[in-house]
Amino acid sequence: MQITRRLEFDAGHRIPNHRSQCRHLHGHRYVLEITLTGDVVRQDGSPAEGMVMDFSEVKEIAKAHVVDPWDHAFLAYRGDQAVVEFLASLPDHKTVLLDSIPTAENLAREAFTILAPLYRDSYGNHLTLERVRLYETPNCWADATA
Ligand SMILES: Nc1nc2c(c(=O)[nH]1)N=C([C@H](O)[C@H](O)COP(=O)(O)OP(=O)(O)OP(=O)(O)O)CN2
Ligand SMILES: [Zn+2]
Repeated sequence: MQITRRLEFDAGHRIPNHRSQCRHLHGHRYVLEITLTGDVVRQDGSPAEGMVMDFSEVKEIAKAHVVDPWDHAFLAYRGDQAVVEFLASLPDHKTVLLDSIPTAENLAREAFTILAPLYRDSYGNHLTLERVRLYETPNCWADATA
């Protein structure tokens, strides 16, 4: 069985080598979709009976480890020297430094890497993170899978 939980956050980024407007500092209302597969819990009286995983727990994990750290942050490529130096000059600025350029593809992969071990088998029901889909805009998204 497969389930999906959607969460949203706001963040800034830029794609330093982009040939058009995405090299400018700008932001998005990102949408993160977490898709899990697993067996439906059949244990009588369990709070998760009939579920792959309680949607609120799916949210709790993604919120704690991706959404809260990235929300209202500027997601910057560690190698984007000008921006990294500028952000460092702002007192207490919320900056997340990444090892890759913050494209939708790389952010989806980063979220998948963070989240996969946190969901794995957490209900003892073969729970697996199947896919992280990250929408950068309503029309553009990337899917990270195992
Ligand atoms: N493969 C990718 N291409 C682009 C990415 C990306 O992450 N992966 N990112 C961008 C820009 O950051 C930008 O967010 C996308 O802008 P745009 O193409 O303008 O998307 P819109 O949905 O706003 O486009 P509309 O034409 O207004 O629908 C660029 N490319
Ligand atoms: Zn963008």
